[in-house]
Amino acid sequence: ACSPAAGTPESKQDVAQTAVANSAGQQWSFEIAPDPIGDDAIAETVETDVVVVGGGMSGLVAAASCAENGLKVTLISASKGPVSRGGSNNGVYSKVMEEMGIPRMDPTWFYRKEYLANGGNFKPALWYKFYNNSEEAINWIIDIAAKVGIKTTIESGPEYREGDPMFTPPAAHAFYVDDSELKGSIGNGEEHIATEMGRYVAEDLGVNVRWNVKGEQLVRGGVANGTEGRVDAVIASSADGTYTKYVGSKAVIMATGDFSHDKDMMERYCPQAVELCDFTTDINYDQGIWMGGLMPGDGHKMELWVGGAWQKEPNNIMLGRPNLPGDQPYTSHTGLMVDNAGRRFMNEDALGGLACATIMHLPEKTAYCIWGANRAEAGGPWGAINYPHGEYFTTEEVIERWDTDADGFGIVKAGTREEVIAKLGLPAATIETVERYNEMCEAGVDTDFYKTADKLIPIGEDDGPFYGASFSPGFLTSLGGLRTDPDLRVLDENDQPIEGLFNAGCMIGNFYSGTYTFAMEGMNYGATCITLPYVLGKDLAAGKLD
Ligand SMILES: Cc1cc2nc3c(=O)[nH]c(=O)nc-3n(C[C@H](O)[C@H](O)[C@H](O)COP(=O)(O)OP(=O)(O)OC[C@H]3O[C@@H](n4cnc5c(N)ncnc54)[C@H](O)[C@@H]3O)c2cc1C
Repeated sequence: ACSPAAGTPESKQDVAQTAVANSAGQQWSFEIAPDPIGDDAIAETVETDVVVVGGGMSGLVAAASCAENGLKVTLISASKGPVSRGGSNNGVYSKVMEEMGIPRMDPTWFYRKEYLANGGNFKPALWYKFYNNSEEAINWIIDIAAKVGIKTTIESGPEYREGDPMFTPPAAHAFYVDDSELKGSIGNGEEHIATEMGRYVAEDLGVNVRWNVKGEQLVRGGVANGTEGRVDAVIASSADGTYTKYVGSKAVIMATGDFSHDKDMMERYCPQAVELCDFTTDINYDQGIWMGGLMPGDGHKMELWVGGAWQKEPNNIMLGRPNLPGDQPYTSHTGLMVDNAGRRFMNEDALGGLACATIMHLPEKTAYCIWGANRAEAGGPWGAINYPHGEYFTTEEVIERWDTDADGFGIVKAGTREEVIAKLGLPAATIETVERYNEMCEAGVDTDFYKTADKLIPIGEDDGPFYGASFSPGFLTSLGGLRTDPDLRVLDENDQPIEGLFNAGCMIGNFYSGTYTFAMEGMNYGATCITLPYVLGKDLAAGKLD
């Protein structure tokens, strides 16, 4: 690996500019194409209409949609089997939402608000393609699941009121098998559907699925790492070291996940999150639920080597943290938070991903939360993380969970506020911040950060017992990559499509920028992994993209 390579004046200049093309000016090691794998090294050639590279949800959906619509498909993946994480899949409307009486997501107000959140740095046509096809796509996968007994529900949301800029419409579809999963773990059920999709494509649809096969180089214009003409194959290595050329005469669909396990790529495109990732561990192509870096960006690199251009806008990062028991799903801790000097630093009433981004600016990237038992009663209703929509914790359950976690699971508990402050390792003067906060709660106006009035719950000396916890952001994934048009074609530096080459999943470029807001829970799985590859398969089969 390298940092910005040789450090020549030329390289500095290039690095300072936005990612320019794959040209002689490349300065990062990941931009430099390796020696092409020659035809003499190829042991086998497999011919199909479509080759899908990557066996996460986006690759599986792309393969299924192409095959259902009559195309001959091969799927190769470096993983040993289907890969999945989390479990929230956004669908703007579905048969499950209808059954649960949940309204269709409003595309006008809501999407305009999200447009503002992205600062306009994305391609709205990708979003509206998602909106307009989401219901069909999510119903399609709900039916695939239902045939083998996998059930679908809608997750609980953060309960912001409609009209609040943080409002999150309930639309995160969660798959589960056993009803016992409904209390506390439905949001982690992606494995159910990923495993079934792996079985479905191979057994029911006859997709040629090859696990433990790693894509190495794309073939463009008949040559590995060529930079002219059509992409029609990928050369991949097997565990025994042999190379196979997988020809996709209609399309090569790249679905290799993110690039957060490549330090150079993170420094180049997500510098704000580098310190949250661990680059010392080996690359794990089977990585499941884990915070700290996932895939090494193989697909992005292969696309750069054949002349693809990186998106112009900053890459989006998905940040999160384990919710404190009883706090709203996907939100920050909405009570009092202070920095390591005991100072308040933000309006705590924010979506979790956004609060994490703010906390990244603190000296230790850690916030400290302080609250009293009175918050259980005054702070509700408590939408429950990983519970179905409409289910709430009772006041007693909230306190029970705080107490359980105070028993060695990260929460501290004490009879006085001063003891909690000491247990959190904060300066004793933090009590002054607590008192000032109480005064503003009393007045009903937060004149420091203007937090929503109903979140101003005092921490008076009689409001105990008292609790405290630290809150540090965790890194989930990088999003985006090579420029991508609304038909998922990868673009070159002149914004022209590279014929035959498509993106799926979190490597789709131009879909987001900045920080993942979580205002559309499960947006990535719902949009880039399910809806858009589902449409791509149909469009390829219909000949719309020839
Ligand atoms: C803890 C956690 C929870 C999350 N929860 C959610 C959630 O609830 N909802 C949501 O929308 N998102 C969630 N995410 C983000 C989630 O990881 C992505 O949305 C999702 O994984 C993207 O799917 P994908 O198919 O694009 O990539 P991946 O799931 O990463 O799949 C990539 C596939 O490509 C394979 N591959 C990689 N390189 C090669 C190569 N060279 N050749 C062949 N195959 C290769 C990999 O082995 C893997 O099979 C979560 C992330 C984390 C870390």
